[in-house]
Amino acid sequence: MSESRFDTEDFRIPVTVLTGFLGSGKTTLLNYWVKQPEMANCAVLINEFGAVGLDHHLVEKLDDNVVMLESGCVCCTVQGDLVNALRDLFMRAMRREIKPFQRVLIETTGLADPGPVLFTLRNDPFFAQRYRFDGTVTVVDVCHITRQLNQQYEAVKQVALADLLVLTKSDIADFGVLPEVENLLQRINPMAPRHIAIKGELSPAVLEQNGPFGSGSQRSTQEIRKWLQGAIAELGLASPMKPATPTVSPLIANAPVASAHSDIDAFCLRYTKPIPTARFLDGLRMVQMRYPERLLRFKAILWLEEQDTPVVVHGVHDQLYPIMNLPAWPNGEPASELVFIMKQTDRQEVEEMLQEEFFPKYPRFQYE
Ligand SMILES: Nc1nc2c(ncn2[C@@H]2O[C@H](COP(=O)(O)OP(=O)(O)OP(=O)(O)O)[C@@H](O)[C@H]2O)c(=O)[nH]1
Repeated sequence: MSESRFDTEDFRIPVTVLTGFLGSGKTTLLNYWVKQPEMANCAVLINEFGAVGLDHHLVEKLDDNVVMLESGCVCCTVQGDLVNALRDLFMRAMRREIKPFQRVLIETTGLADPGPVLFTLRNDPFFAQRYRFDGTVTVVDVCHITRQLNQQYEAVKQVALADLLVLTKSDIADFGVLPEVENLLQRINPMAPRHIAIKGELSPAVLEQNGPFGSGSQRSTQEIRKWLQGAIAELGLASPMKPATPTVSPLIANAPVASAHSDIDAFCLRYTKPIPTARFLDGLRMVQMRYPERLLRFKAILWLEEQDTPVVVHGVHDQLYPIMNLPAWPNGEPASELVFIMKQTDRQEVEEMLQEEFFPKYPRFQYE
């Protein structure tokens, strides 16, 4: 009896993990991808670090098929949520509550160690029957990756476990930086193909070349650890932080510790009256200047005095990106929400500094 197509083809839904350090350009790439015709039948799961998420307001087009995994990082606290969300999506599509989807993209937090996420995706029985892991895409910010690889172990892991590397922001990088970064990436992960995306523009066709079961996913845990240890020693990259309590390496752990990013804090400041633009810019510049290393990421939806529509602002370390306007308030009511992701920082200090700058109690001294 001849083998039928159904015996050989894998009809499970491919799941791609989109990772990359804070502010590297994951949402920008996702936004570009979901607008492409070949991605019309795609569901998206977004996980953000900390209790406050803004990204789901910034991903356009897909509505019902965008799921937000809140309160925590998918590699630490919300793995159960990830599987539940995938199960829920599947059941909702079966019940025709949402349109059927043929691919899933999971955008992890910028601090996620993809190791435990991949573990969950491969080992959950429900997942394994309906979905197949289709590789990890790691977004790399050319301007900041060298510093991130030196300081943050999460960044090293994200690059090392990638099946595909997408290099962003080469349009604003200094001359000579791109080849240096390419060289570094080649040494950490020589197997992953590299693609350049400017402001997210990269054909989603690269995903077809990525999966199924990309290069990284076929490597054994031991192989990856050995290779990573070699790269860390040779290139002087950031090594794992010493956890407060002894734990298994997240690469092989079934249930990784919730405190993996314990020196990093995400907090949101909310203002319900409009901020004068110049005051906002001064205040933010002050925070950026005071904490150039500790401020890992800043993003905000702003109610600015001079603007009729909400404004979106992004920052990575001391770099600030051009503002964008949103057509309407995501929650219906005008308010500013500023999200800071910082390392070893007193959030009250930042809050007081900004309060004083945005809404000073006393008018400033004016020179004649
Ligand atoms: N000039 C330039 N800016 C870019 C590029 N890619 C992304 N950006 C900008 O970088 C900023 C951060 O991009 P996001 O897509 O929000 O980054 P992210 O990785 O989703 O951030 P987190 O979710 O906080 O980790 C935004 O202002 C983007 O417009 C690029 O290739 N060139």
